[in-house]
Amino acid sequence: MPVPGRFTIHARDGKARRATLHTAHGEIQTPVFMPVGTQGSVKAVGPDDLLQAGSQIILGNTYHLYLRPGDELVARRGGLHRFMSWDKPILTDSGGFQVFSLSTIRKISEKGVEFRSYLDGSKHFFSPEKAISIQQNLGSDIMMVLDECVGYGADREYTARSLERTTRWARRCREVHTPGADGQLMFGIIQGGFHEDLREESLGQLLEIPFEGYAIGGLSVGESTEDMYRILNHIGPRMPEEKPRYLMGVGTPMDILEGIESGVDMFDCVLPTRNARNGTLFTSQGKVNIKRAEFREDDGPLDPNCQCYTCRNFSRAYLRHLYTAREILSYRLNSLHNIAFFLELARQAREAIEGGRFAELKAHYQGIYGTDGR
Ligand SMILES: Cc1ccc(CCc2c3nc[nH]c3cc3c(=O)[nH]c(N)nc23)cc1
Ligand SMILES: [Zn+2]
Repeated sequence: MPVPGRFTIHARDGKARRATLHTAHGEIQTPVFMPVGTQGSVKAVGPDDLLQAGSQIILGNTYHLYLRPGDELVARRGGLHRFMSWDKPILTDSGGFQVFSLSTIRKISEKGVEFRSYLDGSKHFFSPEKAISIQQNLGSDIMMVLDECVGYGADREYTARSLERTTRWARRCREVHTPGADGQLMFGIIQGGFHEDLREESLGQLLEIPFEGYAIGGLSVGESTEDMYRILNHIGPRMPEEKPRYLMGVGTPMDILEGIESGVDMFDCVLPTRNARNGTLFTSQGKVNIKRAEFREDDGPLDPNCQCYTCRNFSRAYLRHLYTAREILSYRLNSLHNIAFFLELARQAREAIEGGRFAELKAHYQGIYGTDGR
């Protein structure tokens, strides 16, 4: 009987790890890419598409689902898994990041964060306890603590004070949910901005609280690749060796490979679905912008090395036509392919670590996508 939270490392290649994380809805082979399903759906693709593409886990959002349709409603409908017909693992974010990135009016205090709904401007309040209660209603397998993701360029003094509060909030989240209750896991989130010493301070404080995993927050907030990699390379290897490490909101294919090389196990990013909707497609030979005229009469598959539904059934000419005609099918086929690309990248990484060839895999993609893939 698998114990939710058990994390078994099978192989290492430098700092990269090949592991298995056990959850109440099944096991996750890491490194893993997690498609983002903010409002209870991964935009334009269904659960069957995701399964066929090899998705092991998807992400949901406390902020959005609390505001609409309501976490209590989802609970009454049997929880998020049943609501969206996804019976594999789900990770939910705590909503803190979304409040800061989506709500215009908000006030942060020791108690929590007050904000106005992006839907109708109504006033709401998230305490750490409330953020956990919502995630319990949703029934996610991995819950994130309520944290403050300080913006890029926040001054050192504010960043230092903010990480202290984020730790106090993390403690309050842990106090309202016994480890492993209902099979739900809880991850702490490291903040500290772009200061290595503050990052170590945040990590050190969080290590005093028993979490089943630890996330790196506060990155992918508009910083340079250099700044992201500097913090990633510093804190990744310092995180608990025996627990899963999740890098929030990252990133391009090269960012993900950089993260894996720094010892990170789990990744999420909106790039695959967001870029799909503007015609930017990731392939084994680099980025393809499907709206370009050169594809008008191109009968070839989008990516000859891709096994996804889109690449097995449609030509570039057809995908370009759908995009130009703004056909809804364009969003589905483009999103499905991009998700399949990121899932395949993670699968290749798992295989490469097992074979001690991760450095070669990273060099291969560097030759195609450059050093940071932007
Ligand atoms: C559905 C869903 C969407 C998005 C996310 C991750 C959202 C996200 C970040 N995205 C980019 N950078 C990010 C930083 C943080 C962060 O510091 N803390 C939290 N809680 N989330 C972050 C999780 C779940
Ligand atoms: Zn494809």
